[in-house]
Amino acid sequence: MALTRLTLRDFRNHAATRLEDTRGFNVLVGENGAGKTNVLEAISLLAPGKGLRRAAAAEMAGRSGDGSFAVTAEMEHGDVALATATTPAAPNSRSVRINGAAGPATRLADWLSVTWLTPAMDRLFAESPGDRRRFLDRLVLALRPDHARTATRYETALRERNRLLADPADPDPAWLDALEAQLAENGAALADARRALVADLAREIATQPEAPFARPALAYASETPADPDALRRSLREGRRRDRAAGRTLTGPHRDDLAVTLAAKNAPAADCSTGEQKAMLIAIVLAHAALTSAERPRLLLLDEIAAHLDPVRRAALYERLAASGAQVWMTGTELAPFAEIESQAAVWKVADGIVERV
Ligand SMILES: Nc1ncnc2c1ncn2[C@@H]1O[C@H](COP(=O)(O)OP(=O)(O)OP(=O)(O)O)[C@@H](O)[C@H]1O
Repeated sequence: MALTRLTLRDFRNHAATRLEDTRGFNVLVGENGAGKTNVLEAISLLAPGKGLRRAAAAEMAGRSGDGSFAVTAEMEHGDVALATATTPAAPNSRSVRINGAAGPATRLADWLSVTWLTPAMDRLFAESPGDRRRFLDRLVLALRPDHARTATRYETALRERNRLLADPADPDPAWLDALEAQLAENGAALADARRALVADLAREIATQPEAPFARPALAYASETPADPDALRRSLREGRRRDRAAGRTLTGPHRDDLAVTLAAKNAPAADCSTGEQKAMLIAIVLAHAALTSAERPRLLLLDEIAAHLDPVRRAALYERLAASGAQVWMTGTELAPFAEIESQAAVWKVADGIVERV
């Protein structure tokens, strides 16, 4: 399955962009600020969640348009059309239509799987655990659409518990009990889904060749009890401590994705930029292998060739070709894509206009 046509209307600097025959490799080439990443961002909106830049809808609407935008994707096999749009009346909302019918964004994951790597993620291993949790949740979400609901319920209960704990008045114990029951049920499920994904990814990565890519060793670093009853007990016992801290100190919102470079036994954060990028690529490729081939698997790789030497770049293209994923890559020059140019659709992007080369 593949996405075969993409249209953007009034999306950032793309007034009316249409890309046809997009199966396989797609390479977007253009100067800085031309609108290449904007195309990837538009595609990322076809995944549940906030998209590649986590931007508000109003920010993405083209400045020369009427404040609304639309992104439509067509897939082979019938007339599946996904559109996401925002209107001036509701500037920060997105509406999603699948086959013409309005539906929740979480249903998008039933139709296609979209993952991405951007230059902003080059520091993922070195930066805050929150970014890594978000990355992990996004990968879980692409495989298990119900993960979004679990995460939302958990976050809502967590915010409310933190609010109660920060209140100078003594919190109502029955209300705390109810919130902790919610936190325990959804928190254990959240941690469990992440743990299971990390184990699946690690198994998949072990089947990938070691060279020339850095093979990452993954672990879910967690003190969250796997059993909901144990998590609930731990929350209840931690009330006094959490009240003093002003926030909840137990649960999957404190967990982390621990990554090391297997060959050197070095924490990923201490590795070179190229090595870190290679590890991220290994994770994303493993994820694509876990995703059902019945749905289009889209990999958005923004400026991916930038930090890779020619040997790694060639290996990357080989693995991408073998992955069966539909790949979108960007660059300011065509030269780094020479090895795959013959199999790729090359798109020239200039000032929000996209043309097939
Ligand atoms: N809401 C908007 N309306 C119109 N134009 C916008 C909007 N948001 C961003 N832009 C424009 O989009 C352009 C940036 O596009 P994009 O980030 O896709 O560039 P790029 O081709 O990926 O460049 P680089 O190679 O530097 O990463 C800028 O010119 C910016 O002014």
